[in-house]
Order: sequence, then C-alpha cells, then structure tokens
Amino acid sequence: MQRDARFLQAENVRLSENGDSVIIIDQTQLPGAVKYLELRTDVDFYDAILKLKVRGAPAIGICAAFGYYIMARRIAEADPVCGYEEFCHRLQDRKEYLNSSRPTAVNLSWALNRMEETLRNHEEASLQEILEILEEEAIAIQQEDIEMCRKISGYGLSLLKDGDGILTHCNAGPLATSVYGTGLGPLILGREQGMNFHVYSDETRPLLQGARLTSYELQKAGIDVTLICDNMASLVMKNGWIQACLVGCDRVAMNGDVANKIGTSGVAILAKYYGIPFYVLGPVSTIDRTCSTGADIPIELRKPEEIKEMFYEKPMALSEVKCYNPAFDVTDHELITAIITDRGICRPPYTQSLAALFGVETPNRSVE
Ligand SMILES: CSC[C@@H](O)[C@@H](O)C(=O)COP(=O)(O)O
Repeated sequence: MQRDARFLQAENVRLSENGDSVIIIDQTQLPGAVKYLELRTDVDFYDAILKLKVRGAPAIGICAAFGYYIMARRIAEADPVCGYEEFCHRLQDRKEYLNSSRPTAVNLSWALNRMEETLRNHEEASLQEILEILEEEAIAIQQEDIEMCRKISGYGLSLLKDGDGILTHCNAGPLATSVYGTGLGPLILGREQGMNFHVYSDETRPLLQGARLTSYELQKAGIDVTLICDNMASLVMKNGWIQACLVGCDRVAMNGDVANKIGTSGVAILAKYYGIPFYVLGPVSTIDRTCSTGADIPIELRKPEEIKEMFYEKPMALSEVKCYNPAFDVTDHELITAIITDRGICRPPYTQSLAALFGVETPNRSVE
C-alpha cells in the first residue's frame, strides 16, 4: 500500500503508525476532554461502537472496516499458516460479532460486507498479501467518505442562503464521519467560503449528541450556534428563526423513509407545520436497497439508565420507574423536502429518485 495514504486519514478514526491498532477520539468524553482510545481486539471494537465511543453512521462504518482488518491481523498472528477457507471462516465469525454491536446504522454491515467481499475476491493471495489488501480497502472506505462528505456539503450548500437560520438534531458533523460531516457539512463548507449561518442545535436527549458534539464542532468551526432543548424546536420555528432543517441519517428505505436519531421525526412534523424545508443528508451507502419502507428498518432499543442516569450527577427518576428508550425513529418520506446524497439531490417521489442513484433513469434527481 502507499504509506502516504495514512496521513490523509481523518482524526476521529485512524490507523496507528505501525498499522497494528486503531486510534479513535472517545466521543463520550467530549466536550470536556479530547481523549484518544486505542482499539486492538474484537472486544475493543465492539465495545467502542456499542458504547458510542465512536458513533455516527459513516464513522461507525469506517471504524468497523478498520476493525475487520485488525481482526484479520489478530487471526493471522495467532495462526500464521492458517488456510484460506479456515481464515475466511474465522473472520466471518468475528464479522458477525462486530455487526451485532448496533442494529440501525446500515453503514456498519455495509462496510463489513465490503471488506468480506474483498477477502473473497482474493482466494489465491497469501495471508500477508490478504492483510495488505484489507488494509488498503479500509483506507479506501475512509478516503471515499472524505470525498463523499465534500460532495454532500456542496450539494447541501446550494440549497441555503447566506444568513439562514438552521435547525439540526443529533450530530452529523466531522466526528460522525471523516471531514465536514453530512448534516453539518454545508454549514462548515459555507463558513469556509465566508457565509454566516445561525444554527440552533437540539441538545438531543438522552445522550446529548447535539449538546456535547454538534455545538462543540460548530463553535470550534466559528459558526454562530445556539444550543436549545429538544422541546424548544417548535418555538424557534414559530419565531421565524429557522429557514431550513438539516439532519443526517442512519438508514434510508427505498421509498424515502429515513431512520435517524430519536426525535428527528418530531422535528420533521414541526417543520411541515411551519412550512420549513426539511433536508436529510447522507451517503449512498446509507441507503438500504433491502428496505422497501421504514417499517423494514430495525430500531435499536437501549438501556433505561441512559434516560435516568447518564451525564447527570443525580438520578433523574426513581430507579424502579420503567423507561422506553428507542435510539432512533423513522421520519415519513412525505415530510422530507429532499434527500441530499453524494450522487446528487433526490426529490419526491423517492421511489424513483432513489432508484435512479443505482442506475435506473428518472427525471427528478438534480445533479450539478
Ligand atoms: C452523519 S451521522 C447521521 C446519524 O448517524 C446521526 O444523526 C445519528 O443519528 C447518530 O446516532 P448515534 O446514536 O449517536 O450513533
């Protein structure tokens, strides 16, 4: 591989200098501290994804691709004369383990499947050659993500005006991807070009990605950001302060229904009521061609402690109180003004415009 490629990698997920481990920014420590974690084993990768130390659909995919490569290294180290079929079998087992860490963001299985396909295409290669090929593939996934973020940011920016007020939910910035981000990409690109946006960041209960990560990233990027509680979104819209909503996505069904962080569908309903465009931004790898509608998307349920205890010094409720804690919801395609991908801007009807991204001709996708 070209060693130079490593230096192009993003800061939040990267291979260590000797390629033997992966270094991530531990997102659970932000904004208080920028701490780096080294991931060396399958359990390290599983734990980092499950506990949201690395999070955001594209970043999860990138981390999983590197994890697949590192797991391949561990298998080869333990058994340097392992035959090809046995090697594939052991790696498939580890892949399924990693894939079970979180169910909703399709980028996880997308990246792992791509790594496995690469392995399957090199039956004649030696173990050493296979490791190099897998390392290159993981780096390629990250490099493509950088390119994808730049394109989405450009398409998204073409829909905004200097001075616009923007509402965003959860975190779809550089930490959730590689650079720029998806939902926040147009804002960061616009700022680089001298534009000024006024961004309202939903705090995003219960894990506060909007407070801890989005307001952090925007503030650091020199963008005017105001943090609000989730239940204030309606008021800022009513006040006329919001000209567009921008959010990321974890899985898009072929009819345009979108799974994203819990609370996103509420924002979309409010936006419809107030006549504000609601834009979803994400790469083509987040579109799941096996899901016809949002009903096919698995929704992650997480522990009650996240609602009652996490990020607060005191318990927020009696320990015996029941909690319902879905991590995502599905926004109905009828509420979405456009889905902005790295291959262009898709408009309704999404059954046609999304299919067109995969090669079927349609008139309602505009690509600059
Ligand atoms: C560019 S990331 C888009 C989504 O992954 C993001 O909005 C989101 O919902 C993340 O959820 P999380 O549970 O923090 O991984």
